[in-house]
Amino acid sequence: MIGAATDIAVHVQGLIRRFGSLSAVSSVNLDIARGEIFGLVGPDGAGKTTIMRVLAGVLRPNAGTVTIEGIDVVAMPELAKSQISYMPQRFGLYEDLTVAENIFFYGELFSVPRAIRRERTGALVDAAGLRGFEHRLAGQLSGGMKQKLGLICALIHTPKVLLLDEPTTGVDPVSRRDFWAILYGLREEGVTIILSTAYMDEAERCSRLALVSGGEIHHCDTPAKLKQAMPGALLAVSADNPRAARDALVGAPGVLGLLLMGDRVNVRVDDADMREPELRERLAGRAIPVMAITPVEPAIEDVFVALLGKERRDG
Ligand SMILES: Nc1ncnc2c1ncn2[C@@H]1O[C@H](COP(=O)(O)OP(=O)(O)OP(=O)(O)O)[C@@H](O)[C@H]1O
Repeated sequence: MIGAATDIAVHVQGLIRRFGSLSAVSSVNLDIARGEIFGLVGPDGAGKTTIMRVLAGVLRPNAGTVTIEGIDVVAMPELAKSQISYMPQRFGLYEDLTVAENIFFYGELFSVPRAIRRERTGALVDAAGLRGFEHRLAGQLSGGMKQKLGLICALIHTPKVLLLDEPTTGVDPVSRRDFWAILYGLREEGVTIILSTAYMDEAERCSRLALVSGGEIHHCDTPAKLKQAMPGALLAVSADNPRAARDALVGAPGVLGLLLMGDRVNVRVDDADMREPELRERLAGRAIPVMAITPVEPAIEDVFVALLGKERRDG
C-alpha cells in the first residue's frame, strides 16, 4: 500500500508478462499522478494492451508490483476493480439491447444507486451526443456511437482510474471531440485516465506519454519535452513529387531521417541552417522541382518515428 497523502494514483514497478517464450512486457516502471491523462503510444504488438490488462486486474503479471489508488492489484484484483473502469478494445455491449438498456445493465452490474444512475446517465448521454438514440438497438449504432456508449457504460459507476484501450479507433472526428470533452470533464473531477491510442493528435492531448516498443517503455514525458528530446531539427520539403524527393535525399549528408507526409517530406537533419542549401542543391542536381524548404516544429509523430528509429534512412 502507498500512503493516502500521495498524489500517485498508479504505481507500476518491474512489471513482466510473458506468453510462453514471448516477452510481451518486460520490466515496465510507471508512476502516474492523480488527474493525469496518460497516453500509451507505440506500434502494433508493442505491449500496450497487455499493460492495460494487467493494470485492470484481468491479467496476472509474471513479476512486478501494480498499485492503483493504494490497492495492490495483483494481490487484491477484486478490490482494485472497485476503483477502476476498464474499456477494452472490444467493449462488451449487448447488441440486441437498446442504448438505455445497456446503460441500465451496467448500472445494475456496478450496483449504482438508482438516483445517481439516472443523473449520471442523463449527463453522459448529453455529453456523448446520444440524446434521442436511447431506444436504438446498440447493434444498429455507428462505430463511433458504439464507442461512446461503451464509454458511458464504463463510467456509469464513478471510477478513480479509467483505462481505455484504443477507445477512439474508427471513430469519426466529431465523436472523438465528444469523447475528449468527456475525458477532460473526468479529469476535472480528479479521475486518472490511462489510454492507448494510435492517433497522434490524441497523443498531443495527453498530460504525459509513454512510448512503448518491444514490451518496454523507451521514453516517457510530456509531449512538449518529448519534442525537445528529438535529436536534430526538421525541414519540410514541399514538392510536386514528394516520394521522388524523399528517394533523392536518402543517404544525403546530415540527413538523420525522412518521413513522407502527404505533399511534403519531413527531413530530420543534424543542422537545419547548414543542410538547407545542400538539400536544395541535391534536389536540383537530380531535376526534382521543389516548392519550398522550411524549418518546422516537430509534431509528436515526427518525434516518435525519430525516437523509435522508424524513419527511412537508407535505400
Ligand atoms: N493472450 C496472448 N497469448 C499470446 N500472445 C499474446 C497474447 N496477448 C498478447 N500477446 C502477444 O504479446 C505481444 C504484445 O501484445 P499487445 O496486444 O499487448 O500489444 P499492443 O501494443 O496492444 O498491440 P495492438 O495495438 O496491436 O493491440 C504481441 O506480440 C502479442 O502477439
